[in-house]
Amino acid sequence: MQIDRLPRPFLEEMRTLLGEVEYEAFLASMDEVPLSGLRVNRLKVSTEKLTETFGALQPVPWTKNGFYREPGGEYTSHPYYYAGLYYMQEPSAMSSAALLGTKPGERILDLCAAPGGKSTQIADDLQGEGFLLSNDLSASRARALLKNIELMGIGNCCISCEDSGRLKNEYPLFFDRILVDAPCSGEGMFRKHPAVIKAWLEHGKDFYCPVQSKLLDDAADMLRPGGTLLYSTCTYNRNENENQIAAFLDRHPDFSVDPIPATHGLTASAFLPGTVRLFPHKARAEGHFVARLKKSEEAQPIGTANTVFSGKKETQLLRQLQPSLDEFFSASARKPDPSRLKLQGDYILQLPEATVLRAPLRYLRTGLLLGQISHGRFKPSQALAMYLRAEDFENPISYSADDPAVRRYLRGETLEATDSGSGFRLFCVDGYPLGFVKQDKQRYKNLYLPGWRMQR
Ligand SMILES: C[S@@+](CC[C@H](N)C(=O)[O-])C[C@H]1O[C@@H](n2cnc3c(N)ncnc32)[C@H](O)[C@@H]1O
Repeated sequence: MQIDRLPRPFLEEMRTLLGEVEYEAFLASMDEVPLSGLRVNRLKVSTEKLTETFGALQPVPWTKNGFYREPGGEYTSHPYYYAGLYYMQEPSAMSSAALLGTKPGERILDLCAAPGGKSTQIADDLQGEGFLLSNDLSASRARALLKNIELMGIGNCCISCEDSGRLKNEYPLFFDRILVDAPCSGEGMFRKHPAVIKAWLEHGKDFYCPVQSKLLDDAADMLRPGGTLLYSTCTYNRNENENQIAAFLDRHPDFSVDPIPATHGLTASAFLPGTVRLFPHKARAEGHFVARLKKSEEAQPIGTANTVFSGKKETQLLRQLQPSLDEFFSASARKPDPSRLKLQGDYILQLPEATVLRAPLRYLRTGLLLGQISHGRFKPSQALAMYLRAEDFENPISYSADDPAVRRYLRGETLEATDSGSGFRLFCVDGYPLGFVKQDKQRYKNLYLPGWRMQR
């Protein structure tokens, strides 16, 4: 990028932050090509399998399953992208969820989750067990988050569109781990997305400080005693990073820094021991800050509100619908759990195992959308196709990635059947589901979600 596009006050701040020698190295790094990455979705595929396809990509050092993209690679037009086998993610952004330390079965809140880079990474670590609540205040951004959650085949996530204050009232002391990937001034993204500079000039670098403090305070109330709170930004200035965390620790004496080792390309912060930064002149990364905090075990529980489950009428309706569900899933190895079904109009969802829903909150999605009941028959959703594995469903159809039938399917075309199956079938690329078809003698009727179609 052109250095003269960078605001003078920003450059002065960086000079103070880094000292003269490092500042020169930082300036030089701003002229280098920004980095892009992809993260393998281990809910669907192994890292080894994917590297067979794309060659030996360079691993991102601070996460298990992230890689740098090679320039010119056709990653977003490859059918595997449509199968949700990987997520395109900026390499430094992979550090936050990697350092959160999620374990299968835990309850996790991703408070500022859209468009879902870290939520999909957390879900990968949960391995289908436990409960992930992915929240974002912006409804339009939350819709992009929903698509990514569905594409990655995640079944144990609820998505809410809420202010953290309202969430806090409903989920006191509830979560094992909370990620606050805060809205910030974005200085660390200047090299990759120069458009961010305009917003920085308009708002000033401290614009997001009050909302960051509030998000942290509300997250503190939702974390169980002994739980982990991880705060990250993609900016350099201290007010949004170390100073923000130091002020939080002053307000919350029951929290302490859980030190992050300064290894694998992470740099120890010079201003708050135990927190780390990523710099483009020291690692193959854009700018990033991460602080991990631990809540003391002694914090006092403050009671929990009631959980909302299906009402009487809904339970009755679900019972009536059960035979059509049973018919659809008769040959499936992944049958829905009747005790976790939820009706929303004509739509049937399966709640995550450990779900707790609170009536006053706005949820965009509560678990896995199985499908829709239409004229008394069950019609499977795109999300269900992405969640299933080929072996979970009867008689899948599979083509290799370079067969033109795959791209025709992704464009929404009806295909000629090549065998004599019937009814709903999973259409796969190399054994990875892309969506459903409904076979009618010689034709595969295409049920791929129109909004997800590959452009011609
Ligand atoms: C840095 S981005 C999050 C990126 C996301 N974690 C990911 O990995 O894809 C910050 C997000 O915070 C959201 N946000 C802003 N103010 C918020 C608030 N008060 N509560 C919750 N989310 C908020 C923005 O809509 C934005 O999507």
